[in-house]
Amino acid sequence: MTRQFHKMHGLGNDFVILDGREQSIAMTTTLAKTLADRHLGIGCDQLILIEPSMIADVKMRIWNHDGGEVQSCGNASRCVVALTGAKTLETGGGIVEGSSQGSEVEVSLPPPHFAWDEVPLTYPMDTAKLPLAWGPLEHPMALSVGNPHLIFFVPDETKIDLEAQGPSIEHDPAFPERINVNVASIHEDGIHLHTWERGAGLTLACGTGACATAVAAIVQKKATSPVKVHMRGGALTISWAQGEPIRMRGGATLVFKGEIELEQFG
Ligand SMILES: N[C@H](CCC[C@H](N)C(=O)O)C(=O)O
Repeated sequence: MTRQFHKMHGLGNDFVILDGREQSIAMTTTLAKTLADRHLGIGCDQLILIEPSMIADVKMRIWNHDGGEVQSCGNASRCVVALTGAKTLETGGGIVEGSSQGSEVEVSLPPPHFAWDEVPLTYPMDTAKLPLAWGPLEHPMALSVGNPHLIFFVPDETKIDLEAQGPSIEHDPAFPERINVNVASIHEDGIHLHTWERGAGLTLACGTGACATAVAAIVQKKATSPVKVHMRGGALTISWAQGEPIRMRGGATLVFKGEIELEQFG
């Protein structure tokens, strides 16, 4: 059966969005991975399935490029709000609130979690094992914004070869659910951030990575709220105070609509 999809992106972090509210779609790891494949499928960083929800306007489910289903996706949250007009999204990371603000979309993620078993961590990561090429390293900060993030503040993130170093950190045994790896530097105009995403690799932008890094910078008094987070695909404005939801504001772009026969993928 032919199903419509929307191809969208948030600052170049791109998504294929399917709507299973009228007619359910049985998404599988294999189907998600194939749809996300840039040769065999449509191609995206994350595959998004919208479903009915009993507790929010819609339910948003997220599969990474590698087919793994995960709890939260900041850039896709903005795209789903823009596409559906939903004001609340049920996600694995909690309820996300959102509204369109002119050409941008603002979403609020639930407050971050810092406890080691909420990130989750199995034990404090042995930074001695970390790649020394990164120069004098402060101890990285690990936190959850619905999904797990590790944040390194470095002198210059453009000098870090995340493609080479990201996978070993993503898969470090300290992180039983793996982790998203963020390297960031502090500047006059805000934070400059590169992210190696769990299950998707280097992306042009990472919404939850921007939120986690902004929270870490505010906690460590390296920045004050609101803070602009600059990534290769563009910038997000993040606002947060202790105990509060994390507000993120930025673009959400519809590139094209299409149709696809899901049965062809088995
Ligand atoms: N790779 C992330 C999911 C997508 C996050 C990112 N695309 C965003 O905008 O937040 C994870 O495995 O937790």
